[in-house]
Amino acid sequence: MEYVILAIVIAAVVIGGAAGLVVSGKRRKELPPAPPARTPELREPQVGEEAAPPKEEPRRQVEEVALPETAVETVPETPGEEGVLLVEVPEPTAGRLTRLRSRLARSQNTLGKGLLNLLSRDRLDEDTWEEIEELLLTADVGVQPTQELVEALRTRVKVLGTRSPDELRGLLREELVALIDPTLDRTLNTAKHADEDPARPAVLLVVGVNGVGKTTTSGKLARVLVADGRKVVLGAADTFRAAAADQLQTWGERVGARTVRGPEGGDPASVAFDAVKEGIAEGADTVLVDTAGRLHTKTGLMDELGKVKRVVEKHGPVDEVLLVLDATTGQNGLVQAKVFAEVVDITGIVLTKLDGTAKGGIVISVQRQLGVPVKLIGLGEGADDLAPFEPEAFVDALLD
Ligand SMILES: Nc1nc2c(ncn2[C@@H]2O[C@H](COP(=O)(O)OP(=O)(O)OP(=O)(O)O)[C@@H](O)[C@H]2O)c(=O)[nH]1
Repeated sequence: MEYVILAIVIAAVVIGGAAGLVVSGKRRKELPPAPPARTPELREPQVGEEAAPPKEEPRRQVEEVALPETAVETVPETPGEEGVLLVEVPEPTAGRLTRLRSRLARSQNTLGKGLLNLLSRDRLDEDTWEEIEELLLTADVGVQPTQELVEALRTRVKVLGTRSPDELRGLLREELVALIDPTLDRTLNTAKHADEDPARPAVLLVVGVNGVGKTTTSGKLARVLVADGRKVVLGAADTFRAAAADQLQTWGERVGARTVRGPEGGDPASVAFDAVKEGIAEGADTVLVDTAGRLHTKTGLMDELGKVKRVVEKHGPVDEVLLVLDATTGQNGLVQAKVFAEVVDITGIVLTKLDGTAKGGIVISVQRQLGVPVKLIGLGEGADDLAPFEPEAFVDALLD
């Protein structure tokens, strides 16, 4: 009897196993083929590595890795001309502000529209004038220019009597343009000193605190100059942060401008000097020097920037010292700007990130406080989002 029970149990196990094999075989057929099994590589931990065993992570095939955006924009090598890498042709600078006008209009809408709305009220009483004042102050126009503007508007509105929307718009446009001062010389001195022997490129120093957009601006400016037919050499004098030099070099490579750089932590003044030397040797039109703006102490800054300028001037005078300011930092930015202006003679201001703030009035206050014109404005992170500053086009965008 025991033998009979044992035989039944064995038979049941055999039948069950066979059935299971058939089912799993079917299931396997329905699934996509399994990836080849990967055995984790056994290796000794190296110095500096965590003691934990390496984690098994899915690795991407090379075809799955997205290439950086720049690679898409770069003109490919010409077939048949191996080793010749063509570079990008940046957009011409003429009319850039008009192209970027919608960005300005979007970000500065509250100021322009707000002013027009308030001025169109039936009765312009004290409260309304106060609201106008507040609006201007909120947009960082600054106390003194705000008072001047309100005064001018009050007088002209009174003389005007009844006001049509077109008249108001025209009046406001005139007053805002006057406040920004269209008579200031906003020319960027970038032309080679061809009369000297040897001909010497124009030298531009780009200064400002970290993160305001100095390196980006230097790169964009190189594109502006190349688009205008200039031969450019870049100097990566921000030796404090190696990534800044890499970033600058990438900008340069995209438009075919050579970047002179030094060792990380090296002397910024010597990099700047070498960049100008290279510029002279290459017959470049313009040398753009990106500096580090560590604002630890005024003395430290003065030592570093002052030295860069002095050393570069062994080749000849610097043509422009451009102070880059982040428009989104408002009054704080102005305080920093003043420190820089005390250290080096600023010849022009580049106001970046105007696309990201409604405080466009900073254009007016920064010019007033430093007595230096805004020459360029940054309106986005795109390669061609830097435009020469034009007061009329700027005000038109405010009032759009
Ligand atoms: N939206 C916007 N972003 C900008 C503009 N200009 C620069 N940026 C961004 O600001 C950030 C800082 O720019 P950087 O050029 O690295 O700043 P930096 O002053 O050189 O900083 P350090 O190299 O650390 O000294 C980057 O993410 C830029 O893309 C602009 O006009 N608009």
